[in-house]
Order: sequence, then C-alpha cells, then structure tokens
Amino acid sequence: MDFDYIVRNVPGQGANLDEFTIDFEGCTCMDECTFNSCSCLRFGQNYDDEGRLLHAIGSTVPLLECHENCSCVTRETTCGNRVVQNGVKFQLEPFYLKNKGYGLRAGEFIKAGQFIIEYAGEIISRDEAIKRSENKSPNDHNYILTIVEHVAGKERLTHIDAKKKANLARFINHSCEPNLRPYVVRSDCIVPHFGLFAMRDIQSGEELTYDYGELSKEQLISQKGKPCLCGAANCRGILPASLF
Ligand SMILES: C[S@@+](CC[C@H](N)C(=O)[O-])C[C@H]1O[C@@H](n2cnc3c(N)ncnc32)[C@H](O)[C@@H]1O
Repeated sequence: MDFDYIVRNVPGQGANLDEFTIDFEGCTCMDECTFNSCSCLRFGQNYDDEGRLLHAIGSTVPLLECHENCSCVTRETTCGNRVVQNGVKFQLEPFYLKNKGYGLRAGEFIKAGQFIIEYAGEIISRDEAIKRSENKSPNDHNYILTIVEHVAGKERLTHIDAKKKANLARFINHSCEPNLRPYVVRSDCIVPHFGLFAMRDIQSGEELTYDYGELSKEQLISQKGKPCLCGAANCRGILPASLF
C-alpha cells in the first residue's frame, strides 16, 4: 500500500517528454460544445448532460475531450466535453480480499455510463517496462498496464506503471465478467488516458472490476499464468498477463 498519490499520469523513466506538451489545436466554440459545432467532437458526442458516456460499448472511436487550447476554457466548469480530466466524482473504497489482495469498491450507487476513475501512474518506455517486469517475482501483483492502439497502420504502445505513483485505480482487480469498461481518452496531449466507465448500474459496496484484456497466444496454448479468482461463471481461468 506504499505509493505516492497522483491524480494523473506523470512522466517516468524513458518517457518522451514532448508527448506531454499541450499540442492539439482547440475548438473555437462560442457557445456549448456539441457534435454539430465542436471540432473536438468530430467523432461524435461523448457524454450526455449527466456526464455519462454515450459511445456504444465496444466502440473503438477515440474519445477526445476539450482542453487548454479550446475557447471553452473560459467555461471549463460547465463544458460538457470535460469529464475524465475533472477526475473522480464518486466515493471509492479500497478493501482487502483474502485471495486477491486489495480491491476497490463503490461507496455509493453509480449509474451506467458514469466515469469512475482513470488508471494513473508513471508513463515509462517499453525497455523500462520489460526491465521492471523482469525484476518482479511471479507472485507479485502486476501494476504495469499497456494501452495498445492502432494508428495509421502502426501499433502504438503506452506503458503505465502504478506501482510507486498511482491513484486508487491501482487497486482494481480483473474480472471475466466486469462492471467497468476501459476507454482510451485524450485531451491535451498525445499521451492517452485509460478511463474506466461503469458498464451497468453499480450498487454501493460492489467490487469494481474490469477485464484486463485478451489472453495472449502463448497463454492460450500453454494455459499457464496466474489463476484468475474472479469467480465468474464464464471465467477464463487465468489472468491476462501479456505486457505487449
Ligand atoms: C493492478 S493490481 C490489482 C490490485 C491488487 N489486488 C492489490 O492488492 O494491490 C493487479 C494484481 O492483482 C491481482 N489480481 C487482480 N485480479 C485478479 C483476479 N481476478 N484473480 C487473481 N488475482 C487477481 C494479481 O496479482 C494482479 O497482478
């Protein structure tokens, strides 16, 4: 439980600092930012009036929020296209589970589509991610999350290590039948945010979980890996563990 609390990603070993600079052109909306007028919403409206995600579950369209360079910066508390950047709005509670270590649960009722938290940590290079995972014993918890994106025919990997610098998202366990869905979100710079949204209504006290991803080819063949203890009827049996 020993880590420095941060609210958003910070550059770590090997990170490209240029990717953290505020770079995107902003929208020029004089009024409300909507699908018809706002250049940040060219892929579609992101949120409803209550800040709930509108994209269909399973959509791969990138989610772009308004930012520092947008004219709505003067209305940033009311602009409806700023949700992930405004941070956690619900009571979230770390708690101890015998078999999985710590987990995170909802401290209040949360409606489907609401933003819960982003997985924040140190952004590190691929080499550093390999080095850190090699230095870990197989039974240690893994806190390195890799975002895989396909941009213009190329694979783009972002490694987020929440071991030493993190927010409460580091406590969220995997489930093969999760109640949260991750979404890649960008606002001001190239470095993506890993936003977690409620897939359905969540009751106070329910453990929050998301699916850590597909099993790698090697895992599918060998069926080796950490046993998954999510308890879901459709449990795949092992924890998705591939870094890349
Ligand atoms: C990001 S951490 C989650 C928080 C962690 N349980 C803790 O105590 O800090 C990921 C690690 O939690 C454990 N874990 C998460 N989901 C699990 C599951 N469904 N079954 C077994 N272990 C799980 C694994 O050790 C995994 O590497």
